[in-house]
Amino acid sequence: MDTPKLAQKPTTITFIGAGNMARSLIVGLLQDQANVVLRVADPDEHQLDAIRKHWPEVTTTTDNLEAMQGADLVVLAVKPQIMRNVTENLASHAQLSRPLFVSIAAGIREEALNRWLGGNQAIVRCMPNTPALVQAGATGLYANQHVSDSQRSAAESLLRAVGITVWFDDETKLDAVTAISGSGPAYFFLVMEAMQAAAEQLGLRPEEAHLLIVQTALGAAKLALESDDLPGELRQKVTSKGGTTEAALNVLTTGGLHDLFAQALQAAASRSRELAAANS
Ligand SMILES: NC(=O)C1=CN([C@@H]2O[C@H](COP(=O)(O)OP(=O)(O)OC[C@H]3O[C@@H](n4cnc5c(N)ncnc54)[C@H](O)[C@@H]3O)[C@@H](O)[C@H]2O)C=CC1
Ligand SMILES: O=C(O)[C@@H]1CCC=N1
Repeated sequence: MDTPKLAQKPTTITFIGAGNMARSLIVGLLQDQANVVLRVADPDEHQLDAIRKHWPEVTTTTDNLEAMQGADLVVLAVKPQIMRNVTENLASHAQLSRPLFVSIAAGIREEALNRWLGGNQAIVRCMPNTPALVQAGATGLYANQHVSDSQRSAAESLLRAVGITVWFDDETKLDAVTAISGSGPAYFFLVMEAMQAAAEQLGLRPEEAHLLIVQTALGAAKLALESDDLPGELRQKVTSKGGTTEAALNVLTTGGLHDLFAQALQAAASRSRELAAANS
């Protein structure tokens, strides 16, 4: 006779803040059928109503400390400007219960979070992006020295529920991650907007242009992800000698596209460093 397996204790995850990013993580965890108990705290009842409506199994409260009682993992999902106030109010409880904190806030260093939480806290800092809303996110993560292997796995499972993850040993790399994948969806959306305007000038109806552009972006990303070829090789395969693609690419490269991207990403990374300095 088989010995019955002991059911593993579920991980209790508390979200501080019930906004867009928190909701995308909740969707991912529930779709993954992860062995978790979920709680959410937010002072805004409208935000909590949205959670109650879609996911009645998630416990909701306006009291951050109440939500944190007994939690294994606390996701800090509030805006960076209020993070200090929120974490300082959690500090006395954090010192007793010592959960893993996972911060998704842009531009707030682990050192500042740890100090505001009273010190010696296990903290994973990460930079997700908005495609997490459709479980196609990309997240860079960094763990401080207080994070155990099992806590690292718990943070990994949380973010893997909404996309791919890449760990970094050096926290300063998260400034580059912010510039590339954190802000990155906006660059692709800007290209889509520019293509939309150009397509309409060429005589396509808005809805026709939108469908063709969005599907082309999806197809290009899927091909780049699944093919053994690098993007440069895939580009060459589209580009016939003396053809239409070459005509377009000549305009973009002589217009300085590579240089513009280098400057843009430098500006984003440098802004990320400035925000971290201002929030320390
Ligand atoms: N939007 C983006 O592209 C990305 C955002 N992030 C980070 O994710 C974090 C959350 O962003 P969003 O979800 O977009 O913001 P959001 O504005 O949708 O959600 C923030 C939530 O915090 C709640 N809140 C306010 N005061 C609170 C308090 N004292 N205690 C608990 N909750 C409180 C608000 O009511 C709101 O529901 C930010 O720190 C942001 O930097 C990270 C990567 C990408
Ligand atoms: O624009 C910002 O500052 C945040 C960080 C990455 C995406 N949004």
